[in-house]
Order: sequence, then C-alpha cells, then structure tokens
Amino acid sequence: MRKIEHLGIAVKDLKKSNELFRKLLGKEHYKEEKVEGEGVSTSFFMVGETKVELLEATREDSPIAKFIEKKSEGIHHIAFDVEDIHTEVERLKSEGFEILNETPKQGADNKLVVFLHPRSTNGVLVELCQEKK
Ligand SMILES: CC[C@@H](C(=O)O)C(=O)SCCNC(=O)CCNC(=O)[C@H](O)C(C)(C)COP(=O)(O)OP(=O)(O)OC[C@H]1O[C@@H](n2cnc3c(N)ncnc32)[C@H](O)[C@@H]1OP(=O)(O)O
Ligand SMILES: [Co+2]
Repeated sequence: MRKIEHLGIAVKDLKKSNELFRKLLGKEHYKEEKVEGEGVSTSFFMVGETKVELLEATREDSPIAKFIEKKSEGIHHIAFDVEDIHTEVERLKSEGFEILNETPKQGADNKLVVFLHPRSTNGVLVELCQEKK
C-alpha cells in the first residue's frame, strides 16, 4: 500500500455537499463521475496528495443508500493506492482478510477497485485502488 488514495464520504445531496466542501477546503471539485455498477454519483476534491470522494446514491439498492439509511452521512470508506491489485489481493487473502470482490471492478477516476469487508478490518470498509494503465 503506497498512500491513502481517497476518503469516501457518503452524502445525501451531491450538489449541496460540493458547495459545503468547496467552502471547507477552499477549492472547487475537479471532476464528477457516475459509476453505474456501484449505483453512485461521485465528485472529487484534491487535498495534497490524496482525495476526498463524495458519494451520492443513484438507486435504492446502492451501498451508499443502505449506509445512509442505517447510519447517516459520513465517512464510508478509506481507499489505499496499490501498485498491483492482484498481488495485493493475494497477500491480503493469505493474511486472512475477507475480500468482497476478488475480480477488480471499474471504479471512478480511472481506477480498478477491490473492497474488503469491514468485519475483517475493525469495522472500516477498505478499498484498494490501482490506476488503470
Ligand atoms: C465510485 C466507485 C468506487 C471508487 O472508485 O472509489 C467507490 O468508492 S464505490 C463505494 C460504494 N461501493 C461499495 O461500498 C462496495 C463495497 N460495499 C459492499 O459490498 C457493502 O456495502 C458491504 C460493506 C458488504 C455491506 O453490505 P451489506 O452487508 O448488504 O450491508 P449491511 O447494511 O447489511 O451491513 C452489514 C454490516 O456491515 C456494516 N457496514 C456496512 N457498510 C459499512 C461501511 N461503509 N463501513 C463500516 N461498516 C459498514 C453494517 O453496519 C453491518 O454491520 P453489523 O450491523 O454490525 O452487522
Ligand atoms: Co471509493
């Protein structure tokens, strides 16, 4: 794991949260992107070498809709940048972590992503991100 790639924050209203984070961080988001596979609309802010990813649900069965219904808005996941996602998945499996999708899926911002179940990571949903070449 090389660095924190982004912090994922579940929000109810992306437009309102874009405005809130614009004021908080003193800068505009640099992109918005829908990821249909995950049922989310995202927006990204750069903060130093890492990013804040805001996520709004686009459908009722989205993990973000479920999270907001059960908990509330707030930090949803932490994403680590990895050089080779397949090697990292094998390493984490051998260490006993519970991998949610062994086949990397399409993420936002040109990434392949894999998730680890929060019950194997002290209650924190972990995402691995590899830049697509
Ligand atoms: C935009 C694409 C991508 C990127 O490029 O960055 C993304 O970030 S997509 C983000 C959205 N996608 C995902 O979150 C995919 C991975 N998540 C999942 O597969 C599921 O959400 C889950 C983690 C397996 C939970 O699903 P499910 O079991 O159906 O939900 P429950 O509500 O029943 O929860 C079970 C259990 O897990 C706890 N939980 C759920 N979400 C989180 C979370 N984000 N952080 C911590 N804990 C979480 C939940 O509280 C339940 O716990 P118990 O009540 O103790 O059983
Ligand atoms: Co993410």
